[in-house]
Order: sequence, then structure tokens, then C-alpha cells
Amino acid sequence: MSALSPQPSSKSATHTDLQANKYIPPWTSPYIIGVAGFSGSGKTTVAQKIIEQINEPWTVLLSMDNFYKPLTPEQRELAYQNEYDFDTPEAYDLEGFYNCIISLKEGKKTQVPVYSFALHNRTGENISIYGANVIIVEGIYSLYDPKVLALMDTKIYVDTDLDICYCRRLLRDIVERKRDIEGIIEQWEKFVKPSSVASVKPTMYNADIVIPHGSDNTKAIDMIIKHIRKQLQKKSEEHLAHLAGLGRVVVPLKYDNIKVLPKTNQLLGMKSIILNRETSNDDFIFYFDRIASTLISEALELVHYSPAPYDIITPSGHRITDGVVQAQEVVAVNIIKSGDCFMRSLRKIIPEAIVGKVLIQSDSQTGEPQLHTERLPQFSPGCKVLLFDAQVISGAAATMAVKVILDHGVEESEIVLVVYLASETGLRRILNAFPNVKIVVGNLSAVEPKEGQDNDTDWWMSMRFIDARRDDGTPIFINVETDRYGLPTLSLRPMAVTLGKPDVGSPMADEQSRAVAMMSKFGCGSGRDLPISAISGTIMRAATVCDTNVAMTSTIMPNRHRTVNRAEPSSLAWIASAMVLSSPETVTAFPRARPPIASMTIVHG
Ligand SMILES: Nc1ncnc2c1ncn2[C@@H]1O[C@H](COP(=O)(O)OP(=O)(O)O)[C@@H](O)[C@H]1O
Ligand SMILES: Nc1ccn([C@@H]2O[C@H](COP(=O)(O)O)[C@@H](O)[C@H]2O)c(=O)n1
Repeated sequence: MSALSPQPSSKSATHTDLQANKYIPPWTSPYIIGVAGFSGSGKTTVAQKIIEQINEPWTVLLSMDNFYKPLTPEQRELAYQNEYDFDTPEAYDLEGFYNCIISLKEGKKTQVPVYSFALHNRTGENISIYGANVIIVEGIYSLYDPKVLALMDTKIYVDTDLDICYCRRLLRDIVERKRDIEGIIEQWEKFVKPSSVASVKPTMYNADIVIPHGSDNTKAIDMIIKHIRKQLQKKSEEHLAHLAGLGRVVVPLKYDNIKVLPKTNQLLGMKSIILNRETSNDDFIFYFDRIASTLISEALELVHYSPAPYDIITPSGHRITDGVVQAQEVVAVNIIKSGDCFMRSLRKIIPEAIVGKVLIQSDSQTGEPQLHTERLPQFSPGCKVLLFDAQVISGAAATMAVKVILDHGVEESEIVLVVYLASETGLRRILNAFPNVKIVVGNLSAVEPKEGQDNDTDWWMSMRFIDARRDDGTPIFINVETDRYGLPTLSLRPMAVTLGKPDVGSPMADEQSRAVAMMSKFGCGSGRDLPISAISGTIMRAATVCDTNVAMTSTIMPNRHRTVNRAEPSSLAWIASAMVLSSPETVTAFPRARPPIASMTIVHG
């Protein structure tokens, strides 16, 4: 289904929006906020308040302290005697600080040195930052360097009385930085106070916003948060509009890069089994695993092999000279959690496979996909990456996941997306952004719309909601999910949705109108008062498979359901935002026949 924009069908493929032909993720233009002020003025406290209240995934607080220059042993000795000046701009590695912000601004994975106030030095460790949507840079000289100022979207100066700063610093340095009181006073009088007045205070004129009285000034902080929220909303709308553009037909979808499993009798037979309500839980898992294995085997056909550098001697002594060996390392990446349903089969085929994970979830209101976390291994040069997702509908999450993998140094042509169910729109969106990615898919939506199916949306909805009504006609939301043991399972929830009006002027308005039309068509029309964006969220979240609990919608078995008792925030947020309401009397427990399998190894990068 298209979640992001109205899609012309393949027949009317005339649009040539070449600008759309590249994916720009939100982290290549992070929103950068600078917070300056005297030592002890409350910069960190204000920054933390902003982080709490804007509640954006991947907000990074970057302290300028990490960029103090490394000291020589002599300088460290001076520092221990409070004779070293840490309050002059020269004490900072301003170039390193600038390079770090530039690198983050360009969306690159960036190493930030860890600083120790106890050692007066860098610890030698680094923190790796990648994928930040918002970066708050805090430090006495964060509004000092014109080059850094040019990179900032909002510049804040926390203006607190110097005497108050002194008192707070005294307390903090004794408790947190393990300093003695005499040393703190000495350092204050000699270095901190003079530099504060002479060098820090003038940077106030570089600020867009000055907060008098620091973190106590809730009114000023609220205003700042409103301003930042507005800017972030604009940014998110641009991202969504950009993703929508990628779904438009630039050129007709090229099938050279897409391998759809042929509808052989064997495959159709397995699908018939898993769709049959009489099928046992064990058989359901067994046959799903078999389909997953077929998909993985297809993907592995794309792995490079080369002639064996040795002759093979068989047990009966024959020499074989044309053996081949795998010439490429294979790494798996899951879009969690739906991609997990492939892992059992992957383990059988490549037991030693390294598995990385990305968590991409869509915003409950706008449907914008957001990168929440990534745990990826170090990809060796030239390796093949199999990217797993249960379904690709809008393609937004998969597009984002591909970008994350590319940012980690993998060649575009070496990425193979393995997906059970996909819409043409979603695949087009991915290939418009990344034309060299390969895709192996189990079930692809009709290329030409069928009679009565005007687009991918209808196809997707019918696949998803097939057979999904109670006797009284109430629609029921059914999903095959990956459960906490990594096994495919089903959930079943009744739906109640209120249809509202699209948000006028929003880039999603057309999409929302379509969502309303679609939902009414499928019998959803009554329920609670909700803004339309929440309904759109239902469609979008499910569509982009950003919800971690959604998987394999086409393998629907109405008799297989289980108690919805999860407490994962993502699940709760999803249920709330999507207004897919659980009602205990219709959700029954499904006894698990198998013991849990061992959990997967996650390799940290
Ligand atoms: N409004 C406030 N009232 C009382 N204490 C505060 C206030 N704001 C910050 N502090 C405390 O003052 C100390 C310095 O604050 P911090 O935010 O770390 O300042 P900075 O980052 O500017 O050096 C911390 O111990 C913090 O808890
Ligand atoms: N080894 C160090 C390094 C820095 N300082 C002091 O920290 C102050 C800056 O940090 P804030 O969080 O207070 O903004 C700065 O005034 C330095 O004097 C230090 O004491 N020891």
C-alpha cells in the first residue's frame, strides 16, 4: 500500500520527478542547537530539559568538554595544582570540535572522545554517534567559533548571575568532579571568573535566544521548546514529502533487480497450508520457515562464488578440479522486529551468520519513519548484506534501513532485501532511491491493478484484512507477528476507528483522504473521536512496517490468536495511536506448543 502519497498506477507512469531520485534521511540534516553560558550557569540542565520535552528519537547531547586538548604530563601536573587555564578558548581543540559537528551534520558515523575531569584528560575511549536527528551542543564556548555558529539552527545563551554560577560550581565540583574547596576557589579567581567576563559573556551576542535565570526560567524554556518543535515539524514534513516523491514513478519499475518467487505448486501448496484454519501451530511455523528458507536460498544465489583454489578429492579418491567456494562474507540485518521471523531459517542455512539490527519506527501521528537504534557489525569490505523485513508496503522503513547500511560502508549493489510481502509502490520507492539494491520477494502486489483494485492500497488492505471480520461484521485487525521467542505467531484485535477530516495543508492530506476512504470501504466508521492523523497513523505505521510487532500480514489465520499482553512501549504506542483496540473477550490465548529457541547473537559495531 502507498502510505506516503497518491500513486499513479504503472499505466500512467508519466511523472519524472528526478529530484526525488535520492533518499535524504533526517540525520543528514540534524537540527543543531547550541547552548552557551558561564560554567555552572545551567547549560546542561537546560539542554536536558529540552531533550526531555521535545522527545525526539536520537537526540544527542554533545558537550564541548570532550574537546579539551590532550595535556602533556607537565600540563597535567599544573592542572592538579589548579594552575592550568581551562577557561581560555585555546584550551579547546576548536578544529576537532568543528570537524565533529560537520561530520554529524553530514550524517556520518562520528567518534567523540570521552573526557575525564578526574584525569584532566581524554580517557582514550570514544563514543560513536550516528543517526542523530537533533544535536544539542553545550559548552562555555559553544557560541564562540564563527564556523561552528554557521552550522547551528538555534543558538541559546543561558544568562545566570556569575555569583550564582560560582555557588553551583562549588557544590558540583566537590560532589561530581571530586575537587577540593580551596582548589575550586583558586581556579575560579585565577581563571574562571576573568575568562567568563572577558571571553564567555560576549558570546551572548551570537545567541538567537537569551535565557535569563537559567533553568529556573520555565517560561523561556517553554518558548524555546515550542520554537524547536515547530522547526522539527517542518523538517519532518519535508522528510515525508521527500519520501512521497520517491514513490512517484520516475521510470517504470525495473524488474532486473527484483526476484519474485515463482508461483510453483510447491509454494502455493505451502501457502495453502499456512492459510488453513485447520493447520496446527507447529505446522504453521514449519511451513512458514520453509517459505523463509526458499527466500533466503534465492538471496544466497546472489552471493559471489569463485573457483576453488584447490582440487577436491572425493572419499573414493576421485579428483574434482572445478569446485567452487563462497567468495563473499554474508551478513544479515533485521529490521526489528518483523525481520526476526526469518532468523530461524537463516540459522539453519548459515548457522554462523552475523546478525545486525535496526529499529525503525514511525511517528504515531505523522507516520514518519524514524531511526531509533542500530546495532550493526563492522561490515568487511565487499561483504553481502541480506536485509530482512516481513513486509514492504510504503517502503519507507526499508529505504531508511538501506541508507543506514550504506552509511556503514556497504556497497549498494551488495545489499539484498529479503521480504515476504511487498507492494509495487514500496519497491519503487526503494529502487528510486537506491537503484542497485537487489530484492527477493515472496509475494508482490499486482503490477497492473485488477478489476476493482484501484491501487496497491486496496491490494494490501485486502491481503491484510482477508477473512478478518467477526460475525457481526466488525472488522478485526490480524497480524502474523514475531513473538518473543522469535517464532511467527498471530494476533487478533477488533478495530474501532473514527473517521475525521484530513489536516489541511499537510503533505499527508491526500494520503489521509485516501486512508479515510479506504477505512470506510473496509467497514471502519465508528469509534472514538480521534484526529485524522491518528487514523492515518494506523495505516502508515502498519504500512511502513515501522511498528516492531507487525509481520507477514498475508499469512493470516483467524483461528490463531493470542493474548495481547505485551508491555513494550512500541506496542502500547502503536495500539493507542492506531486505535486498534484490544477487547479482552475477543482475544484469546493461544497455547504455545514449542519451547523457546535460543536468542540470536547481536554483534555490536
Ligand atoms: N535552577 C537551578 N537551581 C539550582 N541548581 C541548579 C539549577 N540549574 C542547575 N543547577 C545545578 O547547578 C550545577 C551546574 O549546572 P549545570 O547544568 O551542570 O551547569 P553548566 O552545564 O552550565 O556548567 C549542577 O549541579 C546543577 O544541578
Ligand atoms: N580538566 C578540567 C577541564 C575543565 N574544567 C572546568 O570546566 C568548566 C567547563 O565545564 P562546565 O560544565 O562547567 O561548563 C570550565 O570552566 C573549566 O574551568 C576543569 O575544572 N577541569
